[in-house]
Amino acid sequence: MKTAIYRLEHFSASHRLHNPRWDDKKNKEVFGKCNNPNYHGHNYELEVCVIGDCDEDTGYVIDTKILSTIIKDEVLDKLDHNNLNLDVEEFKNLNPTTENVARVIYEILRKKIDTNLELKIKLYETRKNYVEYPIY
Ligand SMILES: Nc1nc2c(c(=O)[nH]1)N=C([C@H](O)[C@H](O)COP(=O)(O)OP(=O)(O)OP(=O)(O)O)CN2
Ligand SMILES: [Zn+2]
Repeated sequence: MKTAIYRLEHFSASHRLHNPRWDDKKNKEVFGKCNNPNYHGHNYELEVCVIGDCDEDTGYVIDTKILSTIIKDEVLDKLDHNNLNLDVEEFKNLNPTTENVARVIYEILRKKIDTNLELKIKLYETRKNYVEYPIY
């Protein structure tokens, strides 16, 4: 039987939703206040789920100390207290929607976590809006 272990983390970041292929009017129509040229911020809640077999010797799917270090070094140090559009390479040409931020986080972590382990991300942009990735 597989077991899921979860790590909750938090980061704050600013962003602006904008499509450079559209004019200002269309951007404003589609993204509304989220298109504010002066940006706005969110307190993101990140849930990282790792699924796998428990190791017979440790009883761990993954050591949460190791998992938390990976998340800090690879994700939080990159995103926390930054402007996603301006400061984060991955969003130079990618709209920083919750969907896209969740996918970027997944791709970063996927490279760092044993391929025998399944990885899932849940990202809350607000208390009311969140994304799960991937969904099979
Ligand atoms: N599918 C998506 N829709 C929206 C996203 C997104 O990432 N994916 N993002 C936004 C904006 O970032 C916006 O800032 C969301 O904030 P807000 O409207 O304040 O959030 P709430 O829904 O929690 O607040 P309400 O007061 O209930 O509107 C918009 N859409
Ligand atoms: Zn926003």
